[in-house]
Amino acid sequence: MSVEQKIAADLHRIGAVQIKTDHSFTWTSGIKSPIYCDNRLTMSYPDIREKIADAFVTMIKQLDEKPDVIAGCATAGIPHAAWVAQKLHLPMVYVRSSAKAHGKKNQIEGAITKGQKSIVIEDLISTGGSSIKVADALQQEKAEVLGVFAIFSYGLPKTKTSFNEEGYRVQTITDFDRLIEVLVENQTISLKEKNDLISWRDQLVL
Ligand SMILES: O=P(O)(O)OC[C@H]1O[C@H](OP(=O)(O)OP(=O)(O)O)[C@H](O)[C@@H]1O
Ligand SMILES: O=C(O)c1cc(=O)[nH]c(=O)[nH]1
Repeated sequence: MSVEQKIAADLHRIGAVQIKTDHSFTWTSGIKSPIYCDNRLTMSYPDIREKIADAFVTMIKQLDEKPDVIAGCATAGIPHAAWVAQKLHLPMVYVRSSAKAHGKKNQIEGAITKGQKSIVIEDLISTGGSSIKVADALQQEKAEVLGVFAIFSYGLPKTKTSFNEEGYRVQTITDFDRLIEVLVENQTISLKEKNDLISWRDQLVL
């Protein structure tokens, strides 16, 4: 089994994936969805979070350039960024979706300096809006973004284009298509439900 299949199977095994045929999940983007994948649950499973951190480290080591800092997307990307930063013995920051209205009014927490090369770590990409915002915030501080790495992506038609348009490399450990295969193999969904879910994903207009 490949890492992408293993992590998709792990997500299913720990009950991170829920399906509601009435499309009653609301995503952060406002999209009404028949599926929700709660990757936050992975932090409660040391073996799985370690596998995820190792997969991120492998992806980072395959880059031509080495990062100076690991940046977690608040909130669900933060613990994974911390484990990756620890494995690589690198500094870490985390980036809020917007600046705080009180205190130091920071959007980026931790130390980041001009010219540092960063990797953005996110738990999940739907539209990509949240992680692109984080990458933009880092660039505003004149930090370079080497890549946006996430555990999972839905592979929505427009998402890849959004990252390309912004000039951000994006890569995930696993994705919706792998997960759907796992759900069929485990007889959680039928072939018809698989086809319905894929058609739903493919026709989503952002
Ligand atoms: O690609 P997008 O369309 O932006 O959606 C993905 C984002 O949505 C979820 O976060 P949520 O807003 O639920 O907040 P949380 O991380 O604080 O739980 C998830 O953790 C991603 O950050
Ligand atoms: O788009 C989202 O908000 C979203 C989708 C999903 O499956 N899981 C999640 O945590 N957020």
